[in-house]
Amino acid sequence: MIQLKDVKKRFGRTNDEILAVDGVSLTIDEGEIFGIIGYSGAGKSTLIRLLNGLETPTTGTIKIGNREISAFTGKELREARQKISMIFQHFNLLWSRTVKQNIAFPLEIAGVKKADRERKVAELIELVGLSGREDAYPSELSGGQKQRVGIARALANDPEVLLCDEATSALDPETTDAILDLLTNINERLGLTIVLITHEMHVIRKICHRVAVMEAGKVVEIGPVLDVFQSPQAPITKRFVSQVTEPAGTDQAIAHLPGGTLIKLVFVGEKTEHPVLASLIRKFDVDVNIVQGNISHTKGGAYGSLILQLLGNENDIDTAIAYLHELGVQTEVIGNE
Ligand SMILES: Nc1ncnc2c1ncn2[C@@H]1O[C@H](COP(=O)(O)OP(=O)(O)OP(=O)(O)O)[C@@H](O)[C@H]1O
Repeated sequence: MIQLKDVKKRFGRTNDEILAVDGVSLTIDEGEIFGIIGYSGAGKSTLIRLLNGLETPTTGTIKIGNREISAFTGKELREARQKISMIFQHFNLLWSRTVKQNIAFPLEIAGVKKADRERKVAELIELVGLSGREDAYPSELSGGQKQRVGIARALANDPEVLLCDEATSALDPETTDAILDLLTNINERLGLTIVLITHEMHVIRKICHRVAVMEAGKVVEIGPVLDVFQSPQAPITKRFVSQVTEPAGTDQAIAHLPGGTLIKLVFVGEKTEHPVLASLIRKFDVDVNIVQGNISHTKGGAYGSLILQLLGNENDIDTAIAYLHELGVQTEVIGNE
């Protein structure tokens, strides 16, 4: 378990201070994939660097397992850091070393014997799907393959925690998904705790159990991913959720609709399968136009949203909306003319 208590990190001098992390308290469970999302400058990188002891908090404490990493220095810190690995946006591979030699590097530093090193490297190459590329150099690999090397290297010392710093931000969408699948697979097979930072809600949706949203150094929202999708509270969280749930151009599409009442329905879990729309049309004297529909799958279940235009008299529309509430479908009126 990772526990942060009122962690603050201040940079700069008295007159020119930046509070990069401003009073963050949170707990990350063992075996969890925990995502931290925020725009540039929100404090994500600083927070992740605090987790692996690259920065020390100005105030507050950070515990990983029962070790208070924020109080460690020197040898104690170096040892603790062997159990906290990291992968990076730009991979940080050694260009003059082959795939095999890159993965072996942390084992060499830890003083592992050659025969054990070779066995471990072979196992890791298989785990990350790089069999056949052992002797290639990083310059001969695709972006996705480079990140697979990064992941194998990060796992070499059997870490307790894997930190991912925008690990898929330099990759195309298909490769991103393949790397996210690999991280999920590793989390499930090894029970490894994964903490990732990103500015992409797609990454959070696809693999995280829980998410914390950061803005100006603070965690403004935290919870299971499905809950956050279903009812985002902070304005910034709403913007992130709409990255996934509302295709580009939705606002313009809505703006150009003449008349009627616009409603947004949110379905969670099995209700996505419920034939709500059919019964709405059957039961009420309203015309229903589908403006936009979308289903997103999270680790906690499916989340669907549907924007509808209802045309008819006010009374019928109100009764139809009341019926949706009765069915337990989250319904919000987003426009009325
Ligand atoms: N070593 C440092 N010295 C001074 N200011 C810093 C330092 N590191 C970060 N900052 C400042 O702290 C704030 C948070 O930066 P941080 O890099 O943690 O944000 P971020 O959310 O990771 O953004 P990005 O994705 O752009 O890296 C920024 O205002 C940044 O300029």
